[in-house]
Amino acid sequence: MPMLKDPSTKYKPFPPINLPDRQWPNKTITKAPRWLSTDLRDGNQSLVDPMDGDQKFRYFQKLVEIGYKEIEVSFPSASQIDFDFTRRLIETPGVVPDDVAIQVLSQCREDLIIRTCEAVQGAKKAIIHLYLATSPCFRNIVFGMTEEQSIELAVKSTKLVRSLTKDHPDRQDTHWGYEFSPETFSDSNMEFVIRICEAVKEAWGPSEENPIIFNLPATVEVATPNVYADQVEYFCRNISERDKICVSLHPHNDRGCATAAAELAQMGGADRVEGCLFGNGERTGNVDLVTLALNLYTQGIHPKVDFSDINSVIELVEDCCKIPVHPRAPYGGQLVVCAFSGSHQDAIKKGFNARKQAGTPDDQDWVMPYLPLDPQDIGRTYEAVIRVNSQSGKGGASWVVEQALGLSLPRGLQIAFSKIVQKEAEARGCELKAPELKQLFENAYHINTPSRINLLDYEFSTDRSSSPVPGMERSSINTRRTFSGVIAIDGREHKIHGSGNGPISSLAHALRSLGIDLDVKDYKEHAIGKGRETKAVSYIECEVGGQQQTVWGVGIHEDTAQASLIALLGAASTVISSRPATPRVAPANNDTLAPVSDAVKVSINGLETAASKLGL
Ligand SMILES: CC(=O)SCCNC(=O)CCNC(=O)[C@H](O)C(C)(C)COP(=O)(O)OP(=O)(O)OC[C@H]1O[C@@H](n2cnc3c(N)ncnc32)[C@H](O)[C@@H]1OP(=O)(O)O
Ligand SMILES: CC(C)C(=O)C(=O)O
Repeated sequence: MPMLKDPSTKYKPFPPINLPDRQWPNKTITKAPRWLSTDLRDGNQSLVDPMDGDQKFRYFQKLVEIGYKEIEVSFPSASQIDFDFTRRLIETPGVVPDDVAIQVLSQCREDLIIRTCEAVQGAKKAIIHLYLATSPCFRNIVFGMTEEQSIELAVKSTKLVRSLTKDHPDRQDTHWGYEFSPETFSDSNMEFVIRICEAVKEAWGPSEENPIIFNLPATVEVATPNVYADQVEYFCRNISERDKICVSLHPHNDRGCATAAAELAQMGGADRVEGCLFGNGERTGNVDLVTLALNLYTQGIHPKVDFSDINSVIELVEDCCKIPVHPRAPYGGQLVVCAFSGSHQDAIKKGFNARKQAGTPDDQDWVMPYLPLDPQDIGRTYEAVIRVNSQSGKGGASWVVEQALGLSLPRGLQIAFSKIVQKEAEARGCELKAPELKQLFENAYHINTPSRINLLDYEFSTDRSSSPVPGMERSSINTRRTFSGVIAIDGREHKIHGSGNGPISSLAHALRSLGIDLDVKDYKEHAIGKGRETKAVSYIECEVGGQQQTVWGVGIHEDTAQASLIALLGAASTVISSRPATPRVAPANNDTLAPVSDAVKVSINGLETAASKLGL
């Protein structure tokens, strides 16, 4: 049947509770709640293939490592595997730390309760957890019980637990806790929930030192999260002896609001939250403990659980549950610390640069466009933050080059390189990974890859008396330099000479004799590395004589001057590669090289201006 034209005939809106003086909207969360991980129970019971004992064991160890102090480990009466696993935890020395309580779940059925209490015998700290549904839907359909019958069963079952645990003469070495869940709390009448919990409380006899846990599950999420917060606040305000009670939350995610529900309900007065890593659990899952914890963290509140190595947590959860963590899961998803789109990348890159320039230490003042959490804090690397595809701009590709090669590309080169990247990304129709981008850059600018033009040998001579080259004005720093050297083009050697104000201009002049006419428009350099490993990188933008086209050259060398010569030859290499035919160059050892193309008159004014400023 298709969707109804009028769904109100079939579905009724959830009636909100009457709480006009609700307090929670004015509250904020200022501390971490008590956490309970129910991965090994609610999470496990919802898997296609439940975990085996070894998987549960590894999972348990990880939960302890993360810092969970209350862990629901099983439904021991459900299967031998669960029973045996619970025994294994208790009987293997050192596995359950003294400050960790293991919790086990049972229905309100005598035989199951007996088996459940047996399963945790000898534990240092154990919590027995019983549930009984309170909503009219469940009471009528599933149990066929009146409210009074339900209270009677809950009380009888609680007394049985009591006799098998804290009142049992042979079981005094265990610190016993008790949790009762009015299942489907979110869909129950609040007055009835209070009545059944009062009766259970009396049967258990809690103290301020050892409070009873009333877990208020949104077994099925049926309303907006503010309604759940109202229900929880109502419960907290109306249950007696509040200081002998720990109010726990157990939100499911049927409407996709479990995180909001857990947060608002904490504002409503709850003390404890039950959930699973990455929101595993029945149907749409339990509330995601990772999200809740890191939401606190990004508000400056330590969650008392540690996700410094989130990748290892993801690996374990995926391995044991056989369910992948969604790539867009908050904090944990592979794509949530990545930006593909140009404007995001640009903003993030500027954000990181601003941090670097301000010298902000890693543990201070995170103010970053698009990234609510420093990926480093959860063991992610910055390299993974910016990824490049056809939606990316210059910022993304240049960020990757900076991370890979330590090169801080000038804006013009960023633009030039991004065109190369865009073309490649469109042609390939997929993401270009960092190593591919690095290779693309190295190929385009002849770094660590063979160049068609190589400098084999050279020297400079200085002539203070001579007049400047035509078109250049003489000035105090316009001392004329002459480049004499040997370059190889496609393996063939050529002796060339040229004069100019500095090394770059004299080499540019010399290249003219090979028909390569470059006019330097922009020049930048910076150091890469530190100490003995320091190198210089030069970036040169050249206009190709007489044409509108510009090319960039990049040179890296220990010696600054040589880096700039390599950069210029890199640009020259690009020029000859872009020509339709190999240039006609004179044979080796020929000092008087004939021009090899019709291209262009030499113009080195721009070169002289840019380079002479740097004394080159
Ligand atoms: C919201 C939750 O996640 S609650 C936890 C749910 N987890 C699980 O159920 C996983 C483990 N469960 C199991 O392995 C089995 O269901 C067992 C061992 C507990 C019980 O198995 P069975 O005896 O075969 O019963 P079955 O699985 O059909 O459960 C339904 C019965 O339990 C009763 N029941 C359900 N919940 C409860 C409860 N909280 N207290 C008492 N009885 C209950 C039902 O009314 C029904 O009884 P009926 O057979 O008289 O009609
Ligand atoms: C047993 C209870 C707490 C439960 O899992 C639920 O209501 O979802």
